[in-house]
Amino acid sequence: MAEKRCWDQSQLRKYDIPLDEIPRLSVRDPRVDEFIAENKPVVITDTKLVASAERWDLDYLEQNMGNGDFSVFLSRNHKFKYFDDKKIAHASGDSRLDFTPPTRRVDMKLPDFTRRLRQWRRGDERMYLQQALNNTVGPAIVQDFLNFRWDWINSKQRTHSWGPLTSNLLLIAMEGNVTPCHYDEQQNFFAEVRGYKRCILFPPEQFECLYPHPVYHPHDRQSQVDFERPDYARFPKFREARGQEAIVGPGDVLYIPIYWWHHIESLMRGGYTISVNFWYKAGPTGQIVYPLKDHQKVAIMRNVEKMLVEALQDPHEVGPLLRALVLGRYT
Ligand SMILES: O=C(O)C(=O)C[C@H](CCCc1ccccc1)C(=O)O
Ligand SMILES: [Zn+2]
Repeated sequence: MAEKRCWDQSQLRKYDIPLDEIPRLSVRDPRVDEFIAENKPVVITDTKLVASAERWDLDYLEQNMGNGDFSVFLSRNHKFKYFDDKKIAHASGDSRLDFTPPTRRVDMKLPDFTRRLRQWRRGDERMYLQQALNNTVGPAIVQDFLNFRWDWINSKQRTHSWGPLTSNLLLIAMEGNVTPCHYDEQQNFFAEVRGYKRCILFPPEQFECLYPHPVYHPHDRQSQVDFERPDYARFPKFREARGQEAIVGPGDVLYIPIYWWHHIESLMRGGYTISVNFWYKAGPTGQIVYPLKDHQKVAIMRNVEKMLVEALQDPHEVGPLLRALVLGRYT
């Protein structure tokens, strides 16, 4: 029986990228553990992982989130490209790399955020609340948090020998907000609480098609390619990128494997969205097995890049040195 879909294609932004579909499996399907074991994305349904948060809407959160400050990012457009502000100093040290932050971060109380959301008019800065859940939240939210299905997710963490849970990011996005393509160095169970998000994922080996910024750059781990206006002259291999897509809704949990690229957008005209992610450190590598996995090669490239920038001091010498090392010798 065809599922009654609560969204349609017109709510998705148009990109010139071939997309396959990420499988949707029930939590009771044994293949779920096979996907996680193989570091392959899968949408897991009926986990009840964040069922206790089903009643979270702006009113409930306003009343129960306590009086703590929340990090809210503001953008003049619909894109919220993450940057590491600790790396701006380094980049500005190299004056030739003038970095202009694409968003700004402000602290807001939750009632302020919900009020500005309700009063929002076209032309105003868009907002994206991104805050790690911590002990400043009110008792009702603590209760909802404690009622997450920790038995299920802890069993996944154990089965797959993941490292410790590092954080749960609470994400409240306006309809149409986009988090551009990037990868994280953590395993991620991405739980959708309210609204619909379109997730486009690419495997780690497509590093060559997605052209991440240099590791010393504030946009480390983020793709340089603007999906809406790809610069094929600078990024020719982007034409070979091939993504995997999932539209996640309330109750869905998307497994985003460590080092996998992901672009995430809240559907246009779909109302605000609420998500909670569960980031885990990678497990111990254990015995190195050859051939190396693609994500291990990305980790090696990151280490080589960091060592070279440190040794050469001038990032502009990295290219010439690597070309001298490789061209005609390792090509
Ligand atoms: O859960 C994930 O990994 C996501 O990318 C979810 C994404 C927002 C993440 C913002 C961010 C990106 C990089 C570093 C720190 C914070 C969304 O849902 O819009
Ligand atoms: Zn991410």
